[in-house]
Amino acid sequence: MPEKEIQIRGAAAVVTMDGARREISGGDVLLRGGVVAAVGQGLATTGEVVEAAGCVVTPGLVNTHHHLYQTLTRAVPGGQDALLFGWLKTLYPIWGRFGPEEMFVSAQVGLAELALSGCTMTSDHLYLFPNGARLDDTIAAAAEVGLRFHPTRGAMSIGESAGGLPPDALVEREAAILEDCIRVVDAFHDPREGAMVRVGLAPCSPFSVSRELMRDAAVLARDKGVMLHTHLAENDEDIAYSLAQFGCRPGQYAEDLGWTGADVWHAHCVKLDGSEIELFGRSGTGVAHCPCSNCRLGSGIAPVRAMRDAGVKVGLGVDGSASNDAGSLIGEARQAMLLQRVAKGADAMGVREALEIATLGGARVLGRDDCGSLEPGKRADVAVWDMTGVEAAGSWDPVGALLLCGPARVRHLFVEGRQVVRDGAMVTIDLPRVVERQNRLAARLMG
Ligand SMILES: Nc1nc2[nH]c(O)nc2c(=O)[nH]1
Repeated sequence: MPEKEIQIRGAAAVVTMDGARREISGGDVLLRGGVVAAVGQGLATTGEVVEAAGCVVTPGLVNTHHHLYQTLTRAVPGGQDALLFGWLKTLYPIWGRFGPEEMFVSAQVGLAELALSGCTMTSDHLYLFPNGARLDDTIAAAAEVGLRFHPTRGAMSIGESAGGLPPDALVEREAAILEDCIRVVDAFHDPREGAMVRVGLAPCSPFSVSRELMRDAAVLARDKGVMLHTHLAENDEDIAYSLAQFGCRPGQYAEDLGWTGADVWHAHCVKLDGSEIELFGRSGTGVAHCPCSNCRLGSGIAPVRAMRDAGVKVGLGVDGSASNDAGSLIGEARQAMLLQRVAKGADAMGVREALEIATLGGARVLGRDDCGSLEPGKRADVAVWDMTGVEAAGSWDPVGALLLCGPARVRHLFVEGRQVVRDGAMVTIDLPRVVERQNRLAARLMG
């Protein structure tokens, strides 16, 4: 962890997300030893100074749902206009040809895209392991890129022949899944404050794993002290499958199998009804809201306003880049705000609430009390947004302009006090080389 001090100085506004939600005009943020040392005006330093005049400084954004491997299958023609189940059936056979290199390179591309859009901490849901691919491949990618990483060991165990959606060739034996879950938790999970890697367990979705695996994963996660994650109530097909196969709605299914509580977060939840929202609020269960993917797959508008009003913890997710197909987290915050307005009116969600969901909200969903705000002692995860460009020219409120106008990329990004983006470019990896490698792999998959 860098001991050297960095002062981000003289920002147009520092959005702290502290208890009082202070915004400091002409604000400075001092980073030391991987944490925020001070926030205020006119701070002194003997360390490096990063000038932030004309910038908005926010806590790093937090991404609570992704499938990083999918950056290698963006805009696949057969999946461009399909609902969830048809889209998955188009893509499963392509994903079945991936191996360790595809997992590593696609993860680096997705992580770099996230970093450039202000993200300092991301989860990932990897649920297929063809041709020797392992969760380790994505963990190695994240270590090089430098983002705080919450990989989840996903799984599929019910293939088509047993009434599930995926092809039989892509599913794993349940005993082998649980064994590998234990391996990756023991090898990589770090429960300490400031952890750069925390592993979760994540059977893929009710239509691709058994009830037994869901239950066993919940027992194992609690034994190991790690979090649980899956897809839930994503669209009408998902609800129909739950009613037909399990005789109940997804909320009931989750509760029966131990999948509610402060250590659980579910992706999408577009179709949660009033009693399921109440259950999630009461039990402390989190939700990864993925507005662009929900639009792209025609899934619907998640009831985020009702969730927030019921005290449900909500974070943002870009979802996989085969169903977004971008991976811009600041874009997701804007889309979340706009969609609630489409559903509930122009005052249904403001910029500041959307930014709260994108930062503090995501950190809470991932169980990270040490992240999500700029306060002394919190981890030094910071995004610096340049508001002097054409897209925000003429704006009256720099914080409002961040989501109402732009920009789409950060100027600087710090994770644990280390600079990951400088002047709009990645400093940790050679991004043009990674992009070239990714395009070569995509061409091979297409061929
Ligand atoms: N948006 C997505 N939903 C999913 N459900 C499932 O089983 N897999 C996926 C996925 O990759 N994306």
